[in-house]
Amino acid sequence: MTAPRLTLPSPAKLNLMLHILGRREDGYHELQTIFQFLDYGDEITFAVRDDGVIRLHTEFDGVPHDSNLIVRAAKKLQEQSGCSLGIDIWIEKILPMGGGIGGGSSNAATTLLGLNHLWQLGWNEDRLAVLGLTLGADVPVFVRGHAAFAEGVGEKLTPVDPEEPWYLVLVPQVSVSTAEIFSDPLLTRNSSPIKVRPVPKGNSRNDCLPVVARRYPDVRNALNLLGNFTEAKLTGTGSCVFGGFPSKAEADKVSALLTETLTGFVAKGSNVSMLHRKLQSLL
Ligand SMILES: C[C@](O)(CO)[C@H](O)COP(=O)(O)OP(=O)(O)OC[C@H]1O[C@@H](n2ccc(N)nc2=O)[C@H](O)[C@@H]1O
Ligand SMILES: Nc1ncnc2c1ncn2[C@@H]1O[C@H](COP(=O)(O)OP(=O)(O)OP(=O)(O)O)[C@@H](O)[C@H]1O
Repeated sequence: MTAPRLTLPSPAKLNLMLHILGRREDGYHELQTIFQFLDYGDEITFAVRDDGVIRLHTEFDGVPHDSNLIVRAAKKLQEQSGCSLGIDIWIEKILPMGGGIGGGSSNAATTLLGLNHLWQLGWNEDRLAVLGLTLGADVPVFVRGHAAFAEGVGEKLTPVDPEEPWYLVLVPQVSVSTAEIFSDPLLTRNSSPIKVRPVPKGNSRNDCLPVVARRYPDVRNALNLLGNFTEAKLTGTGSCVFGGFPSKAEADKVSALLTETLTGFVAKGSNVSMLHRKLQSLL
């Protein structure tokens, strides 16, 4: 008998602002950022196995099976929970890698939440978020599933409810390494902490932008192009660039001007991740 399958979304995130406050002794940076989700992402399919084997059946260019965040998340959860079950996994990958829209972190979180459900572990979100943080700074927000003001290295989360516009996200054909940007000597790391909540308007800058734009002409071009139509912003350490529009039609109109050399997609901003909406519907 074939095991039942469960398919779950793995949405992208945007950083609506990103300020770097300083660098810790371990090299990680203290940030303040606002995360919002997009109704756009990968789809991961899971089927339980009873022999304990964890297997991702979809191949990734340049990412060996055991280094994939999906496999690493599944193995950590299996080890820490002592679960004897295994899992077959397939992914429909549409999120660009190294795009600053959190694809890998989101995949890890979808795996943690999906396996918690399928293996019937009964872990709460706090425990899953702690495990998630060991996989990446962005994993906890995807585990929680609510738009958030984040501090620390991105793990101290306060839920927020910014506007939910339609976004046009431009995807320059370059993959930016987060570690490379955070180790650039020209990165400014001295933004003053914002102490007022909600974050006052006028704080939407991304401190990574000058360094990323300097290193990557394709990102610079994307910012210039989108800047003709709306405020153009960088998400995370790039490479993706985004801008908000009041309606899908307006975002589509600008998207229609894109050429083969610079692609993009239109998606709705969402304060509740589509993963959590789907999981809620299963209960
Ligand atoms: C820039 C953001 O995308 C904003 O959402 C995230 O903070 C990055 O999160 P992430 O991709 O999950 O990052 P990780 O995989 O934990 O770290 C990748 C590398 O980025 C650097 N890094 C990351 C996060 C952080 N707060 N400070 C850092 O200095 C570290 O060199 C680390 O080795
Ligand atoms: N399941 C996965 N999906 C994407 N990348 C993965 C995955 N597993 C491992 N990786 C590795 O992680 C790197 C970063 O991928 P990711 O797509 O999360 O970048 P990103 O969008 O810039 O993330 P962030 O915004 O969190 O910095 C990839 O270049 C790849 O080597």
